[in-house]
Amino acid sequence: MLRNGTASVRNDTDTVRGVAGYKWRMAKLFRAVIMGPPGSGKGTISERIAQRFALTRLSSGDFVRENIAANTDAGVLAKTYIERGLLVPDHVMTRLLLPRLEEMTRHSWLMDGFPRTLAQAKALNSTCDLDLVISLNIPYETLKERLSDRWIHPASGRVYNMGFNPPHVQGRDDISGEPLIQHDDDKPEALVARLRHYKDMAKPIIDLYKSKGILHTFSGTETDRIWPYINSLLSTKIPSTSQTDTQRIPMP
Ligand SMILES: Nc1nc2c(ncn2[C@@H]2O[C@H](COP(=O)(O)OP(=O)(O)O)[C@@H](O)[C@H]2O)c(=O)[nH]1
Ligand SMILES: Nc1ccn([C@@H]2O[C@H](COP(=O)(O)OP(=O)(O)O)[C@@H](O)[C@H]2O)c(=O)n1
Repeated sequence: MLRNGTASVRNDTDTVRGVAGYKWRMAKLFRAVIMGPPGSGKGTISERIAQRFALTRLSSGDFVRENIAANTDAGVLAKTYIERGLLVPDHVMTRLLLPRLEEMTRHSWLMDGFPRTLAQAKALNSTCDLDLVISLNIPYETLKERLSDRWIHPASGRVYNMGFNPPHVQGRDDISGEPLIQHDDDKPEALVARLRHYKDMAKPIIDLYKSKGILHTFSGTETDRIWPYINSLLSTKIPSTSQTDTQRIPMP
C-alpha cells in the first residue's frame, strides 16, 4: 500500500473502465527488496526475477547515477559523497528514491540497493508495505573471487563475470558493444572493509524484516543453485496475473 496520502493500491483488485466497455482489473501488486553483501548476486538474481516475474527492477545505485548524469540537485549532492567513496546520506537517498517509488503505484517492483541503513528501511516502511525481503548469505571467499572478476557496463548496470557469465566479446557489453569497466572498490583490499560495513549496517535491517515475518535468507556459493529456491518461493507469492501488472478482463 503506498501511503502517499491518496493512493492505496497494494493487494487491491480495483477496476478502471476502459474503451469498449472493458474494465481493467489491476492485479495484486508485489513489492520486494533484495539484500546482500557486495558480490552476493543481487544484480544477477534481480535480473532473473525481473524477467521471470515481469517485475520492474529498481536499482538505487543506477538511480543515483541517473540523477548525477541529469545534474538534479540531489544528484549533484550525491556525487560529492560517491566521489569520496562514501555512502550517500539517508536524507539524500530518501529524497531521491521515495518520489520514484510514489510514481510506481501501479507496478510490481523489486528493489536492489535500498535500504542500506535502518533509517532508510524506516523511511521505506512509512511509504509502502513490502511483501518480501530476500537476503543473500554468501561466504567471504566466494565474494572475493567473484568481485575480482566482475565487469560492468556502466550505462545499463549489466554485470558480467569472466567465468560465470562472460560477455560474447571480451571487454564489450553484449547489447551495446560498449566497453566494460571494473570498479576500484571491487578489489580484494577494499572488500574486507565493505563487508564489515555491510554486516554492521544490514544487521538491524535484517532484524526489522525478520520481526515483520517477511525475511527469506538464501545461503550458498552458486547463484544457479540458489535460484531454484528463490524461483519457487516467488512462484508461490506472486500470483500469475501480476506478471503483467494489469490484465484486461471483460466485465459486465
Ligand atoms: N562464479 C560465479 N560468479 C557469479 C555467480 N553469481 C553471480 N556471479 C558474478 O559475481 C559478480 C557479482 O554479482 P552481482 O550480481 O553483481 O552482485 P551484487 O554486488 O550483489 O549485485 C558478477 O560478476 C556476477 O556475474 C556464481 O554463481 N558464480
Ligand atoms: N542506498 C544507497 C544506494 C547507493 N548508494 C551510493 O551509490 C553508489 C552506487 O550504488 P550501487 O548500489 O551501484 O553500489 P555498489 O553495489 O557498487 O556498492 C554506492 O557506492 C553508494 O555510494 C548509497 O549511498 N546508498
